[in-house]
Amino acid sequence: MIRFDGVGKTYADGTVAVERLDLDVAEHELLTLVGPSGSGKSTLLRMVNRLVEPTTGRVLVDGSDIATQDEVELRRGMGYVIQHVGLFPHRTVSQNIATVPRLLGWDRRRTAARVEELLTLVRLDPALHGPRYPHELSGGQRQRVGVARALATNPRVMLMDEPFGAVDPEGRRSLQEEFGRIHDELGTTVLLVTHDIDEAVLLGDRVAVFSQGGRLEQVAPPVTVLTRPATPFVESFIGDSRAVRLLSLARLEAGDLLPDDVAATEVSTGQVRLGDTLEVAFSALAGSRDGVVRVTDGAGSVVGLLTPDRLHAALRRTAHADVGA
Ligand SMILES: Nc1ncnc2c1ncn2[C@@H]1O[C@H](COP(=O)(O)OP(=O)(O)OP(=O)(O)O)[C@@H](O)[C@H]1O
Repeated sequence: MIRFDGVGKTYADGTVAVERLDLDVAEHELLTLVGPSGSGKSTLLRMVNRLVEPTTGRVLVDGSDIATQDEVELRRGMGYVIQHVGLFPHRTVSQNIATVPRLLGWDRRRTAARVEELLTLVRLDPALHGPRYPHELSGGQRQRVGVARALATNPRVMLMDEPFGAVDPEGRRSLQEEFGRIHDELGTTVLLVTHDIDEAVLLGDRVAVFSQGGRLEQVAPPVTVLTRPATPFVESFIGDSRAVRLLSLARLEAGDLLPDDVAATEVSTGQVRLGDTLEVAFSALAGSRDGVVRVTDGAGSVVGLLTPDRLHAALRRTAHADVGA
């Protein structure tokens, strides 16, 4: 869907923001771009909607070189979300979301229906939040409106630059999870810039790790990046808490559990289900009296027991899984 073909950017003052880069982003993929400040992530993103022009190479979208396309048309076909949303302060939430549909000449009914649909999608109440002005919303709600506005015309590509960066950590996590759900639902191709490795591994189908000078150090699925960092840079960027990060990614499977042959009725049941993250399993174990929890399936039937040993084994299974590159 998006191809960086030998793309590089050197600014007029000689700063090399992006080194020669070859990278393909598949249709429906959510690719996270992660790296320290100044590693060229925003520059790279902005080359896709031509806010920045590359000094070498080409960017292809859907097989066509975007340098030959009309900039305004190109941008209308792409959602763009930035850290401080950039909502129009004197327009209501609904009017903000309706901006591009109106520009495209949609009639009132179609636009209103779309606005309502999008507000519901990002879990805001159309009747309550639609008529409000941006300053009457929380930071997290404003980001949701930013996402809704970017999705308004159902773009095939979404460019997101630190979209959740200005939201407090708790609100951030729920926004991330909801955005993950929205992405699964819509299948939009997304490039998402972040400097937060946790966000990158939580959301990305693949994660691209950049170092200074826009050098691509590794691009791989999240678990691969965490378990097999390709370079010393990636290893140090991930830091010491890889196990914790894996906990939030890996999910409990039936094979991880012990058979439920414990007669005790004391064992806590129902807090953990197959398919939950190991993080959820860990919290339940930590809160259990005997260090054992009964795990249920979607229908509520008990499928086995989880102990600290079994949790550890599940973590190792994930770490050693052949996840490809
Ligand atoms: N217009 C510009 N002129 C000159 N240098 C620039 C310009 N824009 C960015 N740079 C430089 O290019 C490099 C990459 O910047 P960029 O904003 O792409 O990095 P980033 O990884 O997105 O950083 P951050 O996480 O801090 O936003 C930096 O050294 C930056 O100072």
